[in-house]
Amino acid sequence: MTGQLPVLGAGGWGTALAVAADRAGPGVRLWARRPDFAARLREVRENREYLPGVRLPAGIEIGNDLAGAVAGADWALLVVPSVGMPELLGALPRDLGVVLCAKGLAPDGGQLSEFARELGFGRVAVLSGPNHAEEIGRGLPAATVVASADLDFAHAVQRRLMSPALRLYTSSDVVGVELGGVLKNVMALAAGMSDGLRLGDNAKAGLLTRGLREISRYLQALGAQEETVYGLSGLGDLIATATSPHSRNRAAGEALARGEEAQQGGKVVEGLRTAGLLAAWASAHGHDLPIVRVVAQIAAGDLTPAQGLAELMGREAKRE
Ligand SMILES: NC(=O)c1ccc[n+]([C@@H]2O[C@H](COP(=O)([O-])OP(=O)(O)OC[C@H]3O[C@@H](n4cnc5c(N)ncnc54)[C@H](O)[C@@H]3O)[C@@H](O)[C@H]2O)c1
Ligand SMILES: O=P(O)(O)OC[C@H](O)CO
Repeated sequence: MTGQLPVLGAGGWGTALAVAADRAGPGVRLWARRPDFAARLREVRENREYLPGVRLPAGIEIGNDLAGAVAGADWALLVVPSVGMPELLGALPRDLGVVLCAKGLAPDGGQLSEFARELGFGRVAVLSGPNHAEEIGRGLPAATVVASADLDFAHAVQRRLMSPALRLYTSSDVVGVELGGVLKNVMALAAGMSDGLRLGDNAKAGLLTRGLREISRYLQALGAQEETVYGLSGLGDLIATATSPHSRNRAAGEALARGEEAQQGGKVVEGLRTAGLLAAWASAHGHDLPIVRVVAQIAAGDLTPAQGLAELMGREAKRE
């Protein structure tokens, strides 16, 4: 890639990816939606709201002019929450390669990568894996996957972002990589609820194992490969998010179980939005996702976590 790499979105993940990209090579532009926020980032060289404690190296250009951020670039990392993705995509030139880094869904419950294609983007990739911004920002070692139907594009992303601290794998399984990250957020909410209800280690292990089976069945029904389900963006991310103190989704589930607000300050908790969209989309397309359905009902306030547990435990007897 010649020229600068635009990183569009300056939340925790966008900031961490900008720092990781700068570690891999010079030439990063970080775009923040709000002008005052961009100005503050430029001034203090730290994202105190979303990624405190990580210094933004002087080489990273920071601004809030979107057209300027992508001018001359071949492709960009899009790192706003899924709810902001349609607006951001709509404002970008269609010949720009887009790497979607959100773990969420389009407004209709479908894949964001499909949404981007329908808007006319020709080069679309997704990036997903067990990647907490707090650790990647600090340069702790991590691995992730970039998937695209256009493998040349995936390889270009891999080459640009690989560093001694971040290992990228490529894949052509966009469905598997994209939706693995989406579903794990819902499972992380469920795991957090299990923690919040103090159900113990057996319950959480059982929940995550059945959750992985639910992810596997659904993804493979949509055409994903089994190896992707058990790869970094599937099982890998499920492990990271369901056990980590950094996970917002897990923490939100725990808060819900304690009868507290699920939302963690101003930070996005994708699973809360995803659960309802996914449950509706899956059932409209004839798929039964029991854990997702129950989490969606809890997130909507239609069930308490204890009622959700009773519903899952009371399902009909079956073989594993
Ligand atoms: N935080 C992580 O460790 C991590 C890791 C991998 C993937 N992700 C995914 O990355 C995406 C972004 O998460 P994050 O952690 O950076 O979120 P965040 O809560 O840290 O920050 C969200 C950022 O998006 C901005 N924003 C909010 N609504 C917007 C909109 N409508 N349009 C444009 N910008 C908007 C906010 O101002 C803020 O800068 C999510 O889909 C998340 O699942 C996060
Ligand atoms: O903090 P979470 O739960 O939103 O998860 C962040 C990343 O997706 C982990 O890979």
